[in-house]
Amino acid sequence: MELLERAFDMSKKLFDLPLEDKLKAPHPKIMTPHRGYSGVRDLETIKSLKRISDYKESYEIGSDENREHYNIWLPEQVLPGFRDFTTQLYWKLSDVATAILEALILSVGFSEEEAKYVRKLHNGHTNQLRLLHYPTMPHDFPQYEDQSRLGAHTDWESFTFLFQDSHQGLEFLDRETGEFVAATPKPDTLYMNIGEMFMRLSNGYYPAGIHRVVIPASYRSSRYSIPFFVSPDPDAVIVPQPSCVAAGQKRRYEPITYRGFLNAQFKRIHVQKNPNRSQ
Ligand SMILES: O=C(O)CCC(=O)C(=O)O
Ligand SMILES: [Fe+2]
Repeated sequence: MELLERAFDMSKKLFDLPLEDKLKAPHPKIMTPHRGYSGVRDLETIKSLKRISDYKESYEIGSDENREHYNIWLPEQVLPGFRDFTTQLYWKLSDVATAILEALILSVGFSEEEAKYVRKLHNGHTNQLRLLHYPTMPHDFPQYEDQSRLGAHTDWESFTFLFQDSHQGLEFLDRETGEFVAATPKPDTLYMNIGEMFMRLSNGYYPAGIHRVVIPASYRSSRYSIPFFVSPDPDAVIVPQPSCVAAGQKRRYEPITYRGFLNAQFKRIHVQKNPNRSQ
């Protein structure tokens, strides 16, 4: 079986487990480590908000060498082979990310020195593999105007690969027309989007892709997806690289660290009580 097929198979096995088993690897209530299992919001809360969004369960996995975001594993006997398989998947996708990063470096036209810096920022240990399951909406569940599986957002790290099952729903904003366009799953096709950090490194040469997951009206079935987030070193300075700033122009973004950026985002979300954060 192909690696991705096996990945979706494993993800289904995970989310099919009884809740009490999934809760043997609970995501902590705080954001660090951002690892382990997070359950769905209860439907009564969604009804009271009159807005379907974020109706999903997820499991986050990273490098075993990441001391800050350390992995939260299920006991092996709960889902034999899960840890080995997802670790292998994480590193395979990290290898692909390294190749894609080279392509991005080339296409932006970074100088050799800048390219070295950008490579160093992405050492592979800060990436994040996410298994996602959007459960079936009950058939008698009310339809709301503002309903989505995941509201429109940008990702915050450098870039993201997005794998999805055949149930669709993922859409990207076309900046020229202002319309969302369906990212229909196709065999041997990898969808990816640029995140906030690479947008900054390239001084906006590549804007961060706005995307969302809709619930097709006729279709409320369960959906699985597997995003892979490629993230920079949290404490390194992220600044537009000089070769992307035209002579006589100012850079479009001030220097920040990824950690500083995340903290500012958390603060903003907390203030607005906007649950659209998705990473
Ligand atoms: O489920 C998807 O296809 C997209 C998920 C996503 O955009 C995210 O987790 O940031
Ligand atoms: Fe996203």
